[in-house]
Formats: sequence, structure tokens, C-alpha cells
Amino acid sequence: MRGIRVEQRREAQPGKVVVINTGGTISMALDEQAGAVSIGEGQPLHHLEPLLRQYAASEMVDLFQVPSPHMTPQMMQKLALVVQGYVEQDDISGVVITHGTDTLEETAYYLDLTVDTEKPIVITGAMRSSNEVGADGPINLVESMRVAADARSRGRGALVVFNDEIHAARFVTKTHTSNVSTFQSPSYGPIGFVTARGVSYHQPASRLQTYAVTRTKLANIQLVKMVAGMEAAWLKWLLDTPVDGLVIEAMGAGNIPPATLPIVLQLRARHLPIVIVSRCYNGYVQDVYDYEGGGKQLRAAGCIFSNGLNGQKARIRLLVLQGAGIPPENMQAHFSF
Ligand SMILES: NC(=O)C[C@H](N)C(=O)O
Repeated sequence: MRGIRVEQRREAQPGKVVVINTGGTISMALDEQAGAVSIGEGQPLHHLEPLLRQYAASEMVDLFQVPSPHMTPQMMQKLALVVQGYVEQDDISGVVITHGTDTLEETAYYLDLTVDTEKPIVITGAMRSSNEVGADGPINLVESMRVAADARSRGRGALVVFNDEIHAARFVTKTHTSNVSTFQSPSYGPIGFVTARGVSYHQPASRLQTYAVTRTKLANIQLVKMVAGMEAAWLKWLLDTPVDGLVIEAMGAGNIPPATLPIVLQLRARHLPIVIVSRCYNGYVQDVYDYEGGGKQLRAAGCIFSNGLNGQKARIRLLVLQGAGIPPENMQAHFSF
């Protein structure tokens, strides 16, 4: 143990790490009798504060107490403002956020896109609740603390720390319903590891553009997944609903079933921004196919092709871009990064 702490002190930044709790399994407990996991009363993670202080000066605050399927873009926006407020304080060197894992990647990506700072922002959670054998919450929280307190974590945007791995918010996704190694970055892998001796990165720090969300009313962006034999009727509601944008999880390299194409063309005729991503979890979408519903037709209709983001993250990106007032004609450039 002493070795870990010595290494940690050497790399720690002078300031304090703020831990912001938002809920999730990390702050839940298993009720043996009911056989179900649920959110507890009070301040579930505060008993860990003495442990966390062994690694860095810290302060813990409770913002939300929700399971992450209850998370909304409005709550993400509120969290981003709170985080921005903390990172602008000189005595704070980084922020850790505890969050449910189901939508953790969406919140992480929202923060990555909107919080303007070089300071580390780390998001973590747990797959096993606090009183289950092998609970992973405490170790994930301690490791997040070590990452947030480490000067080498600066300038990397929002990071997801889970199961000894450090992932970039842009690439990471939840891949397993129950395994503690659920967070993976398909195609890219983790950008670093948390080891017994310290925090280690195998990629240089890189930070992409952030956006100031200036519009108070968040855009209404829908996400639709294409399936074999999909008919127009499944999409017709989009013509009667006031939506601000649409993300289509298309097939393969970016193609849709022919019956759905007329609806997409009608939506484009109304200048609705439509972002194409793939159902595949590896690779980019491209306009390579020239058949009914093929990528070439989607591109010709002015659909935006995204660079390897999954559907839920492309939705967050479009939401942020609209919130930042990026004009529709510039959207493609902001999806080609
Ligand atoms: N492991 C978890 O945190 C899952 C939980 N359903 C949540 O996202 O809040």
C-alpha cells in the first residue's frame, strides 16, 4: 500500500478533487429479501471519503440520486455547468463523477463536448451494488480519484475509469449487461491503465473542440435503428412530430432499407438534420453504395455522415451542436473530426 501512495503523492497536483455523485448502482444496495437492487436513502457514498482522502485532498457533493436510465439531457446540462464551475476554481485540480453505467457514456460524452478545461474530468460507476460480494464501486472510485489527481490526465477531455482501465469518453461504450469489464472502446481500446504503481497512458494527450451550449431550450433529437424489412410506417410519426434532428443507426457502411428512404427524403426536404451512424460497433460510415437506400443516396440528400460515433453519442453530439448554434450547413464539418 505504501508504494501506491508514494507514487501518487509524487504525481498528484496541488489542488483538491471534487467528487460529484449522481446515483447509479455504485450508490445502490441489494435487498436480499426482495432480491432487487435499489437506490438507498441518505448519502450512500460518503462513508468512502476517509479512504479517498488517502489519495488526494477531496470533497464530496451530491447532485442527483437517480438510476442512470432516468438521466436526461437537461440533467447533463446542469451537471456540465456544475463541473465547469468547479474546474474554474484554482484550488481544484480535477473532478470525479459517480454515475449509473446504463447512460454513463452519454453523460461522459456530453461533458467531453461542453466542459472547457484542461483539468481531468473522470466518470465512474459500478456493476455490483455496494453490499454485493466483489463490489467494484470502491475500487473504481479510488482509481478515478488517482486518475483525477494525476497531472498526466490533464488535457485529455472526459475520461471513463472502470476496472483498472482509462477510456476516452468519445470512444467508450457499455458492452456487457453485468460484467465489471463492461466499458470498452471498440476499435481503439483504453488510452491508459491504473496500476499498483501509478497511472499510465500509452497515448499522448489530445483534446478536441468543446462547445458552449448557449441555447436554454435543448433540442429534441431522436434516434432510430434500422432493421431488415423496415417499413415506412415505422418512421411516419417523425413527419407529424416537432423534432429538431434525427440520428439513424443505419446498416453496415451506412445504408437503409428501401421502404424507409421516401420518409428520410421528406424529412430532408424540410431541412431536418439527419446524422447517419452504423449499427456496427466498429468502423466509419461512408457513401460507398449506390442502390435504393444506399449511402450515396443518403449523402446526395444531405444526410450527415458521422465518424465512428455510436447512435447514442451521435445524438448527444447533434444536441450539443444545435445548442451551440452551429448552422445546419456546417454540421457535416463538425461530424468529420
Ligand atoms: N450498473 C449500473 O449502474 C446500472 C444501473 N441500472 C444504472 O445505470 O443506474
